[in-house]
Amino acid sequence: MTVRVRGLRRAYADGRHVLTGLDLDVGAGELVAVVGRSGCGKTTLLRALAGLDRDAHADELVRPDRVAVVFQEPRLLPWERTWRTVLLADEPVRRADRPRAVAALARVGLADRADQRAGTLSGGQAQRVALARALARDPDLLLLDEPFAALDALTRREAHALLREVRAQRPVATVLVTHDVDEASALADRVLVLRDGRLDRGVRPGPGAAEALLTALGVVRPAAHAAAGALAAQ
Ligand SMILES: Nc1ncnc2c1ncn2[C@@H]1O[C@H](COP(=O)(O)OP(=O)(O)OP(=O)(O)O)[C@@H](O)[C@H]1O
Repeated sequence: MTVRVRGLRRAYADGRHVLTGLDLDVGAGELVAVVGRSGCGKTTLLRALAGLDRDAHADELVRPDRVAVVFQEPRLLPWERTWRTVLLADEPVRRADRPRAVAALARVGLADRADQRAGTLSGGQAQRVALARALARDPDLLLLDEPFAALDALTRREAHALLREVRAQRPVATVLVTHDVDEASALADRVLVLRDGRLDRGVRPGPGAAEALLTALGVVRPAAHAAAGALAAQ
């Protein structure tokens, strides 16, 4: 197991308990998607998994040292050459490391943009660079916080295909947080629902999974009832 979390809790200063004893396992090379309504604590969970939140507490939290995060916004430095933004985690960025950056850009199909200013990339390209930056760290755990939410529908589909390709080259344990049940069912090995501070239900991707997830999230649509059979214990 690459990630094993037991009893993860996080309360904010206003007394709001966002994570209330959450358990999560992610196997080597597995992609687990976490879906939930806006404000349910998805980003809070990812920040805790990334080790970015000192006020999150768990009875047990096992995860690898090399963790990379991709956020909803690409967070590039617009005035920098693209290859340099790929290496932002290494301070200082050294010209000798350029080949490593270009290799990471090649994995997302953007090697030819290495010397372009990051601020002149399209939204979809910028998000691919953000993925390249995460991959350049050769992570053992990849955390994706709604990385495709700001992309238009076509670019998002391309990004999904790219993520599949990248993971086929080297399957890295991945947690994808999203509010998009179709995206979750299309990409994940397992989809978990975050509700009331815990991951309480697992859904197997496949026909009817998206409808089953909507039902689990309390979004009732007439067709959803037929899909209830796709629900399974985590
Ligand atoms: N620093 C903070 N201080 C106080 N409350 C916070 C803080 N960060 C988040 N929250 C609250 O915790 C809850 C969970 O926030 P979080 O960003 O984790 O949700 P989310 O599921 O990622 O939401 P969305 O899908 O809208 O991005 C929200 O009610 C939010 O207002």
